[in-house]
Amino acid sequence: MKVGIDSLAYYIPKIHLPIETLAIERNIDPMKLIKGLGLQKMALLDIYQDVITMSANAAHSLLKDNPTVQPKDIAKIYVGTESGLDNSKPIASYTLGLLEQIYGARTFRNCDAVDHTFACIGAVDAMQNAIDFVKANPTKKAIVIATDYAKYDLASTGEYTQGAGAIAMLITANPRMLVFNSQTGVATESVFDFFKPYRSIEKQAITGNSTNDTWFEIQETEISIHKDQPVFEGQYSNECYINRITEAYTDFKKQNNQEDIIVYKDWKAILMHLPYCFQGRRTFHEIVLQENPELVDKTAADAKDQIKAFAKSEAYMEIVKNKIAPSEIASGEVGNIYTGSIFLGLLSTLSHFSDTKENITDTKLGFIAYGSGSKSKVFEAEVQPNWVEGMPSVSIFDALKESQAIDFNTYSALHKKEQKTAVSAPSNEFAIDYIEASIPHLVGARYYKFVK
Ligand SMILES: CC(C)(COP(=O)([O-])OP(=O)([O-])OC[C@H]1O[C@@H](n2cnc3c(N)ncnc32)[C@H](O)[C@@H]1OP(=O)([O-])[O-])[C@@H](O)C(=O)NCCC(=O)NCCSC(=O)C[C@@](C)(O)CC(=O)[O-]
Repeated sequence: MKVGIDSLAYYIPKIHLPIETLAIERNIDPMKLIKGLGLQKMALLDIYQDVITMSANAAHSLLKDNPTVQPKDIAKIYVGTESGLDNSKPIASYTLGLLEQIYGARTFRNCDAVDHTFACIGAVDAMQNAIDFVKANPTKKAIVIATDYAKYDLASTGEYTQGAGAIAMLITANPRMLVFNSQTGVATESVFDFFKPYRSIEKQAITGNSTNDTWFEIQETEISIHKDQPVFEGQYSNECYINRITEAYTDFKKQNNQEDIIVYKDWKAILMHLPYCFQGRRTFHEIVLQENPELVDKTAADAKDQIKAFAKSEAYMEIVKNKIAPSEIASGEVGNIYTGSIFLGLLSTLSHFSDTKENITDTKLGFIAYGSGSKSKVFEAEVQPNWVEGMPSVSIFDALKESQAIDFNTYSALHKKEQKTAVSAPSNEFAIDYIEASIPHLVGARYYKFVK
């Protein structure tokens, strides 16, 4: 049974902060961010937007591009996110409600809706669950949406890796774009490289240290951390990323009985989780060296320098240019969109090949996903003959050209939630209407409207 992505759509907010503006304000050499990390712009949410409007806008765009697909055909709406706005009501339920504003009340009555959360890899989990469902029910279709707002503390090392956006995918049998056939390689380890603990007073059970007599004591600890922004350790998160992706790649080879093959050589393009533009190229050399230990430059002083020398070599730059660079084009203009980053890379790669008119039918794409906390999944897809038909009607590259630059003061006000007026007016999209503050049984309920 061939199952996979039939169509792709996206929603990226229409305002951005140029990375040079941020660099100057923070006394960072702009070349470090531009040449060192590949950053150009950070897409930012305007005051009327959140992860729910982005999710609904991406799903709406997907359905508009596929007018033969009706709400009754959609059996599942699965959302991948790590920016949930409610601990009980999922973004998938909000999204379904917003779509019904367009398609009619209760038109998604029999559609299942749920969110999937595991840092940046939640949308991959959502997609794989949707694929398993369609494999068992080939006449049914699912919509998978990745929606996230990567917001870091001001002046932190994560600040220049912020971004926002959503990607929506239609999952069907006999899809026009990509078929996923191989077994998935997985690697998981429970670590604290990046996480978002809730702000609360927690009563903790503390175990005593008496050797003979195990006892517990309840202790109150105030955890006063802002929920939107993560607690993280940048260089340690990179270490976790490298460890997980190399382990998952090894597992992928084992699961597919390809231990004697250099698997990545068969991949036309490589889609990795890109928390910032150059993360893929700054880590994939570890997999290349794992496959080809003879490429290590033994003239360098120690093992670390030997790896670094290879990462700068012409041979490796050729791999980057051919297999990774197409996925970076959109990332540099948008920033981190957490669960959606790997799919933004996919969209960027396919848009690139659509522009160059290169025939990529029947080629394989390699996916290397990562989510902090931490898990990596490695899997492959085969490009289908009609893949261009499933592409968004408006190229993401054209849409990104229309994005409006904002200044540092506006960025600061948006970040601190002090901005009072919208930077750019909503147009043909869902926007926040209001959040209920007074009716006791509805306090916190979020209401949205479609603005023509
Ligand atoms: C990612 C880090 C750690 C980067 O940390 P950093 O300190 O900004 O950068 P760096 O020192 O690691 O690298 C800077 C690069 O710029 C170069 N450079 C320096 N100066 C110049 C210059 N003048 N001209 C040209 N180049 C220059 C420098 O040489 C170096 O290049 P390289 O070593 O590769 O050759 C930081 O931004 C951070 O803390 N980010 C947030 C966490 C993060 O993104 N971690 C990534 C892995 S974890 C992950 O992906 C999961 C995540 C975060 O998405 C969350 C989730 O799963 O939910």
